Amino acid sequence: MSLLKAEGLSRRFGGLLAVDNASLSVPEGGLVGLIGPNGAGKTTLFSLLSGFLAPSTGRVTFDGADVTAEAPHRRAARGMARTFQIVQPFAGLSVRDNIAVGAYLRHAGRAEATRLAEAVATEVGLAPMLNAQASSLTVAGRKRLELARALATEPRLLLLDEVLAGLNPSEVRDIIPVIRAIRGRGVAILMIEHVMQAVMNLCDHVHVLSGGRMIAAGPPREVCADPMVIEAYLGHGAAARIAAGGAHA
Ligand SMILES: Nc1ncnc2c1ncn2[C@@H]1O[C@H](COP(=O)(O)OP(=O)(O)OP(=O)(O)O)[C@@H](O)[C@H]1O
Repeated sequence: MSLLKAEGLSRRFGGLLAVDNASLSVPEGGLVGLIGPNGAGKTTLFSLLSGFLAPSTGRVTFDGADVTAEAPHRRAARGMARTFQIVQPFAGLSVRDNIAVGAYLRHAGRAEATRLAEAVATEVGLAPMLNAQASSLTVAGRKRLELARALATEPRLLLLDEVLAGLNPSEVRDIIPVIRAIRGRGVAILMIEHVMQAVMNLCDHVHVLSGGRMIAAGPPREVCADPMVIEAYLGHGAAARIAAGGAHA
């Protein structure tokens, strides 16, 4: 059964239909990618899935329950956690306390929340930084902290919004096994990602959004060879130019 299911989601901002009748599903324990050109509606779709925005039409179900009208904190309590593209840690707090904020969702006591925060820090490779102020972290460190804060809520589903953006190739290589290990212990993941190396390496299945609409879905290699997807990224006629071997595609 699907852990997360979105059916016919749309969201209008004034005259702009940012998400247009989009559907997708994430199976229990699956790792699914959501790709698409800039402005395609990916982050808006994430906000509809996680409850930060209400859809104009459509339905979201999580573990069989209709959560379309539920607030983000109620979805988090069910086991849905989301990271944000623009990372905003509590700059004046330590890494440990930043992660513990997520842990308080299920653990009222400070000692228990701190213990969980430390375990999560180890999982994402932040253990040596536990006492550091969040503001002192590098971009790569902040991305790991964002991941850790979401993981500390002990989710069944993680929605990752470009956790690899802004990282250099070696930082990307270092974090891919971390994401794979999270999935390996049964956490389902839906990830928005522009870094195709990561999508190819990690995802079982990929959905492609363009102009608010789902234009393709399937295994990563098939999707990336799909002429509709190539055109969405590179413009009209690109697929034909590439097929003809044109060097100027
Ligand atoms: N709150 C808002 N009010 C009005 N328009 C919005 C709002 N949020 C997003 N949009 C518009 O909706 C469209 C989709 O934006 P969105 O951020 O979801 O795309 P995206 O695929 O995540 O892009 P990127 O890859 O660049 O992050 C864009 O045209 C954007 O300008």
